[in-house]
Amino acid sequence: MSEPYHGYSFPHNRLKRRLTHPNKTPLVLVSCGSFSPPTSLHMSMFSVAESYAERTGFELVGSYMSPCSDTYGKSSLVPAHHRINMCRLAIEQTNSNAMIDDWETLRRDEAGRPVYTRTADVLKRLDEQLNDVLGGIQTLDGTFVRARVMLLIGADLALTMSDPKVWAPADIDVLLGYYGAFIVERPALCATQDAIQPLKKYHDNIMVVPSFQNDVSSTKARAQIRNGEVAQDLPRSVYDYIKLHHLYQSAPSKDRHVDKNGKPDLEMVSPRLPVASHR
Ligand SMILES: Nc1ncnc2c1ncn2[C@@H]1O[C@H](COP(=O)(O)OP(=O)(O)OP(=O)(O)O)[C@@H](O)[C@H]1O
Ligand SMILES: NC(=O)c1ccc[n+]([C@@H]2O[C@H](COP(=O)(O)O)[C@@H](O)[C@H]2O)c1
Repeated sequence: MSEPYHGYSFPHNRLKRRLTHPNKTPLVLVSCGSFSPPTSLHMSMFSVAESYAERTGFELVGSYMSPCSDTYGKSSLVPAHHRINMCRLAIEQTNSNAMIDDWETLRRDEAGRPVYTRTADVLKRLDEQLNDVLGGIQTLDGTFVRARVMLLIGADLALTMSDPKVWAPADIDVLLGYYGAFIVERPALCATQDAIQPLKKYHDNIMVVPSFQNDVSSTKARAQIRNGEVAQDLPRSVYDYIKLHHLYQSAPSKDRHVDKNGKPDLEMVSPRLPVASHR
């Protein structure tokens, strides 16, 4: 899983290589998503999770956005280079410390075709890069420890994790049993309890981050753009980029998702259709 790609290097420019507080566990948060487009809520998820994490014995040393490959099969995905450019603008506009890892979008099979990467493999590779290649994080006494890598997701995505058609149970063991997740509430899409109750065996590795009532989503932003409205929930520079490149002008066709093994699956229900009233 560590194939090199021309021009790619693992981003770590904003990784805090040394802890500033004694007795804290270094934490790296990884947000995997479509980011089509990135909204202001995608960005504020990092800050709400950080405030929460720092009250619970962690020190956030790095935040990553990992946009999924174009092969994920959601018809709402604009090409990865646009999604990456928009993530970059969103980071600049919101003064975020997040880094973009575009490895998922660059991976290719032997024939040079883009491939989908399951989220468990994204976390395993980030863990390897941070802790084995870079050597971890230095503590105040000068020793190096492994950073704790955890997933940052919304409750709506957590709700899909108990569906074995969408997530292989073995991957959930890796993601929630080994790594763990910060789950940000998303009351407009689902009740937090419905999302976490089926995952209760991973309780010790799940942090539920309270959020405020909001109906911010990429779906809503795309609909506003299509209707010629101003999408208030996007960073201004992202909105301007969308206008400049005439993105999201037409209605998406039916989604063609990948299954739990990363293979296109025409039969699979979109993970969040049952709970998303606004799409
Ligand atoms: N408003 C929000 N509150 C909490 N989590 C969110 C919010 N918006 C996005 N997320 C989370 O961010 C991650 C990436 O989401 P994604 O890029 O698919 O955005 P989305 O708004 O859910 O997209 P779409 O509307 O296109 O399905 C997911 O874990 C999702 O749950
Ligand atoms: N089996 C899996 O690894 C799996 C299943 C569903 C979604 N995901 C990931 O979750 C993220 C968000 O997906 P949605 O845009 O469908 O909410 C994406 O990065 C996607 O790759 C992974």
